[in-house]
Amino acid sequence: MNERPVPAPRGLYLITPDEPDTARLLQRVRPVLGSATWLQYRNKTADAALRRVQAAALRELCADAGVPLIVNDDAGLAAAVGAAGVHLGEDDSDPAAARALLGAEAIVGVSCYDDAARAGRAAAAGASYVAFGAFFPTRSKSVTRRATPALLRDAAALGLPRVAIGGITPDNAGALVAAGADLLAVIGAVFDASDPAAAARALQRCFAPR
Ligand SMILES: Cc1ncc(COP(=O)(O)OP(=O)(O)O)c(N)n1
Ligand SMILES: Cc1ncsc1CCOP(=O)(O)O
Ligand SMILES: [Mg+2]
Repeated sequence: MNERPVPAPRGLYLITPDEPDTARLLQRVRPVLGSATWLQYRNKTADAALRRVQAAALRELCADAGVPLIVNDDAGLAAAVGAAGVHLGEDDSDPAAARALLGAEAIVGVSCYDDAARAGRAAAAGASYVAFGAFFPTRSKSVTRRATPALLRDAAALGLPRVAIGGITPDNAGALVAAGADLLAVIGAVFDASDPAAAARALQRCFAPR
């Protein structure tokens, strides 16, 4: 048998900003998608109907670009648009239920904040990756918990990809990659940048080939 291991994902995990205009959302995502390893659709201000329209439009864009699409919060929406997976936090549904709905191949990511024990439980429940944060001050979400690079280092023992999130920029990302982050989840440093495509490239470059 000639089984090759599937390479672990590594690089920029881009997350969409709260953009109410779907055409504008696609216009903003298109120029940066080529530098993304994964894209997460996150819109905390849209209603269910708009989220359905936007997720479906992004699914098509991502399929053309060969970039896996992950839907924030809502496994049902991920299933409905044929996304690659879902990201779940403490206020969202259970990772095991999402796994049952989306299937064994789906990406089911779990927010672990600053909590190593929560990451262990997520791994046991079948998570595909664990996410820690916020590492730095962020304007994209009101956060109360601050993660440290040591969490990333210690989570290596779980054997799952480790995602870092929260205020990450090309200037502060190096320490997180050095501590073992496989993916850098970013909103503002790309979508609020004066040159989003250059910012996305700079973040992707933080991952020198191993
Ligand atoms: C990759 C990644 N990590 C963390 C989060 C945050 O999830 P959650 O705590 O559920 O908060 P909201 O994003 O739903 O506001 C994320 N979305 N993605
Ligand atoms: C969704 C989320 N969860 C923790 S921080 C954060 C926001 C990340 O956005 P930014 O990259 O702009 O700090
Ligand atoms: Mg959530």
